[in-house]
Amino acid sequence: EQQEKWVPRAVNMEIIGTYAQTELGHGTFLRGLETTATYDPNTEEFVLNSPTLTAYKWWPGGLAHTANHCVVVAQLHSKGVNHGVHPFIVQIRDEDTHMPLPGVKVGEIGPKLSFSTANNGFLGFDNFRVPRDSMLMKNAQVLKDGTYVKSRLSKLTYGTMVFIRVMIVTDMAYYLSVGATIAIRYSAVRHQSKPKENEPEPQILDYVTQQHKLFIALASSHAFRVTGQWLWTTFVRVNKALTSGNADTLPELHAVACCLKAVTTRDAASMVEACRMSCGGHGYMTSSYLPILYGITTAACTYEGENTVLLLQTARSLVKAWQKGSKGKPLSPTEAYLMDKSPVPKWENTLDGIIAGFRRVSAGKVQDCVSKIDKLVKMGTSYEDAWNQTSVRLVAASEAHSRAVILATFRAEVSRAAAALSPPLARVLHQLVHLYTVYWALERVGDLLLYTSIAERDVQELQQQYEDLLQKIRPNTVGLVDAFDLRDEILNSTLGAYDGRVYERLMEEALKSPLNAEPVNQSFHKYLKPFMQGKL
Ligand SMILES: CCCCCCCC/C=C\CCCCCC(=O)SCCNC(=O)CCNC(=O)[C@H](O)C(C)(C)COP(=O)(O)OP(=O)(O)OC[C@H]1O[C@@H](n2cnc3c(N)ncnc32)[C@H](O)[C@@H]1OP(=O)(O)O
Ligand SMILES: Cc1cc2nc3c(=O)[nH]c(=O)nc-3n(C[C@H](O)[C@H](O)[C@H](O)COP(=O)(O)OP(=O)(O)OC[C@H]3O[C@@H](n4cnc5c(N)ncnc54)[C@H](O)[C@@H]3O)c2cc1C
Repeated sequence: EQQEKWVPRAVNMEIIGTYAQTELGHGTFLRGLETTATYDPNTEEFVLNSPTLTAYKWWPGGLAHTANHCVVVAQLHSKGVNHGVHPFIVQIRDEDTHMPLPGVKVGEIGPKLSFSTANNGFLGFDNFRVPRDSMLMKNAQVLKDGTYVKSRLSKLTYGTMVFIRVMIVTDMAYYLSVGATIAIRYSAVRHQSKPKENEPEPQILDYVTQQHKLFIALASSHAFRVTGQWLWTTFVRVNKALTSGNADTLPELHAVACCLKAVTTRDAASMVEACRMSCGGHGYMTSSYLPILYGITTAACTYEGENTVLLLQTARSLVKAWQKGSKGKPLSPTEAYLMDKSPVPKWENTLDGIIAGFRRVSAGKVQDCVSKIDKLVKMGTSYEDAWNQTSVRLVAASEAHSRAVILATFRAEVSRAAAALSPPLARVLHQLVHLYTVYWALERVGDLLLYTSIAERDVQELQQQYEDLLQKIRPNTVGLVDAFDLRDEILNSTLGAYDGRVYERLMEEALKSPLNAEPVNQSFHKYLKPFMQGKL
């Protein structure tokens, strides 16, 4: 019924909405949100209030001057009892005049690192009344007399966030394809230095260090696209089960969505930054689009769940799985490897060997965390303090778990798809899987030395494998980014345009600057000249 009322109007854009959950005082700790929705059975309305400055909603995208409705997450009070945070759909502006409604204080939060078009806003309520059916009642309900009907699973309220986290993984694949396209195309056009006096300046793409900076971004885009597809399929399956009342698989989805969102956003932000830096000064130009792209990707490390907080959510699941598995109980498919108690096998420098190695690292780290927590608790430390003192290791265990999931998924999905591909295309995709896997083995070699039987000669061989792969991938690099098929209008980059006219585009963009409208800018007459004449 509520969906019939709101969804059609939202689809045809009569309703422009946003998700107003975060407040000035709380973004992570949702149970600490201060906005209140108090039920008045006499009028069958909720009264929304922002009791403090820190209760003001702060950050919601589009809230400042665009949205006329929003989903407000507030502490629901009825019959004198606080039932915790619940979502409400609330009109905040007049649909004709767009004026804020009486009792609503709304505005712009000010300049940010990037996302300048996101119109993030603040929102406060002063005894603002909304009808009872404003409470989104799919999970919990408040009856006309104020009786609260509990949801069968309180965490279903948090479902929106799981959905967005799942989507963000695929988003990161896209952003990395943009960064890789810009930086690799530029690296094919840019010539610099003279390593060989009797030869012309080479393309910077031929420097192996440049390949090391860029090819991982290209490979990660494919790894995250494939993992994002797997995660979406998992989300659809879990959501279908939830619809029929079965929430058994939700905890696993929450845990894997948290760590994949955290790891893919962190990797995307750092690899886009590497793309920017690999383009030298021109990568620092706004017209290259790389600084804007960095601003967009680094924001994702914060929004939809701050990365550390999410990695700790996954760690919470891994520790619980370890404790469950140690009692012989079955574990979820993504966490089942934690109970592999077989002896550490002889190391193999193969994809399967490396994937197995990362699973050993993750299981080893989780076991170390459980042991440390148990030891601290036995010494009289509270569980919460023991958790906090172990949290650096818990985050590392989560990251290792996430990497094992990505490596295994990337390899399995490309192997599955390869059968339907032409041999040359299959070969190139396998090279990207190989590069991605060996790159991370070398990045985390310390962990592999701690938890597997990898030896020095294996590491040397992996380094050589990696350098050989850079050489093999080089001839196909421009073709691989062209295959992302990103139009110039989408790339929006002087460095990444398909025609490679970098220098002409840089100059064309520069000449558009208002500061170039006249040869002597007014600042000379207002400031420089008086200063030079000692008059300032
Ligand atoms: C349509 C395409 C979209 C694509 C997106 C592209 C992006 C476009 C550009 C910009 C958009 C920007 C959007 C950004 C919007 C936002 O940022 S909205 C606000 C996001 N905010 C958060 O994510 C808040 C993060 N905090 C939390 O989730 C929770 O506070 C917490 C989980 C960290 C802690 O909550 P608490 O109640 O204290 O839980 P715990 O005690 O830790 O755990 C309790 C149990 O509940 C389970 N659980 C927690 N969360 C969930 C969940 N989401 N789903 C399922 N289960 C959950 C948790 O595992 C615990 O279970 P156990 O007790 O069994 O261990
Ligand atoms: C670009 C952008 C768009 C956004 N859009 C929206 C939106 O549309 N709607 C919306 O509701 N919100 C939105 N947000 C807000 C966003 O969801 C929050 O900023 C995010 O959830 C983090 O919360 P916080 O800012 O309170 O950070 P905090 O939680 O205060 O984090 C600060 C530090 O504290 C640490 N920390 C916090 N809790 C713990 C813990 N339990 N254990 C260990 N460390 C901890 C964090 O790791 C972090 O290092 C947006 C934010 C950004 C940047």
